[in-house]
Amino acid sequence: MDEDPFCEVIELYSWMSREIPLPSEKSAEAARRRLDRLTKPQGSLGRLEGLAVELAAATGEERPKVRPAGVLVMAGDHGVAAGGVSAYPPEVTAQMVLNFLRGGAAVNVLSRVAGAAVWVVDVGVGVEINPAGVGSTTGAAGSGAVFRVRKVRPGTADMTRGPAMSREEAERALDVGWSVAIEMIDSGIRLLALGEMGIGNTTAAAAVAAALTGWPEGDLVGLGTGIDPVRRQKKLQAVRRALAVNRPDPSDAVDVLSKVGGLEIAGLAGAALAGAARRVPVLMDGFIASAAVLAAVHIDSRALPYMFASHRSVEPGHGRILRWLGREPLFDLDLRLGEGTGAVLAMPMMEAAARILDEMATFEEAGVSDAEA
Ligand SMILES: O=C(O)c1ccc[n+]([C@@H]2O[C@H](COP(=O)([O-])O)[C@@H](O)[C@H]2O)c1
Ligand SMILES: Cc1cc2nc[nH]c2cc1C
Repeated sequence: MDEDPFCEVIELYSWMSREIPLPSEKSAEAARRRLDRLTKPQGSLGRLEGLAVELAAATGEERPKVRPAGVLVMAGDHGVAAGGVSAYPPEVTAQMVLNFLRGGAAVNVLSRVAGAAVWVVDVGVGVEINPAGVGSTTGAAGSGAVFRVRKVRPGTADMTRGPAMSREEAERALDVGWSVAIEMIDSGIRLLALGEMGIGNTTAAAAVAAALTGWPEGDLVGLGTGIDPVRRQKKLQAVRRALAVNRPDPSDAVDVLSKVGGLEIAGLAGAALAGAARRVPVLMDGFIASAAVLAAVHIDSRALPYMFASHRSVEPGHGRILRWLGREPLFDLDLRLGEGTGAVLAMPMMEAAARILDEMATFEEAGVSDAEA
């Protein structure tokens, strides 16, 4: 039978038909009331108390649980990297993925410290990755990582000459992030950290943030992996050219991601939406992961209350994005690594906020005298 030429099959991905609930004001209020009955002067745990209330609102639980925790590291390559915008060559992306699988990268070490599982996804690395010979990849603390190959395409095209990818490819990358995040959550993960690996991706993240917000490119282009001022000028020109050539539509975040984004950036946007849809708190890492969250909340602003900032990276655009999101970072350690390292470092603080609500005694229980009226 001939195919009907007028019957186009349009694939609908789960992230497109997502439902994101409102945060629970009831749980937030119950958490506030409980915090005020715990054995400490009112408000004395400072921002940890606000964090505990936000976790209660996000999870819908008066005593939220944020364990087990996992970090999702999405990896992809960038056509623009051929233009000399990074301090390192593009092959480092694939080499670092193998390092993640062997358990030798910073994110592996910090995840062992935090007791978090590492999940690595090849959503767009330029070459095929052969994990044979890297040993155990189970993801449990102490070993390497869980690995998923969900390559949408082997790296983006050079965005200074045309779109980084097609709209359909961006949608598929969003789907990869969404579905792996759902797999993590179905396996029990209750705190989802977002990390990435992709030589050239600070150029793409700067272009995405500039396109969505209209902020001057010069405020968003930093030194990435450690470029000199001459290379930074080249990088700035690359961002400006990419925006001029592609004219991404600021009211359409998928258009922005496809034209000047990256496969791992789109993937992380999908993962952020999945966390929100499942009421699992999402921990942002540095500049790139936060640019992905910026895109996610442009796709669906209901996701915002589920997004948590870990640290403020050295990249100048990061603080701007966090301010736009209304998210105060928990710390600033001058990190500029990515991989999810800052987000993983913040996990014990998230757990501390949650466990204060769960484990501290009340004045009544401990027989401690409360403040005088
Ligand atoms: O997270 C950050 O803020 C951050 C800042 C600078 C660099 N990075 C990492 O470095 C890579 C991108 O840097 P570049 O110079 O190649 O664009 C990529 O793999 C990121 O994970 C990450
Ligand atoms: C070695 C190296 C490790 C990284 N991890 C995240 N981005 C990175 C960039 C480089 C160059």
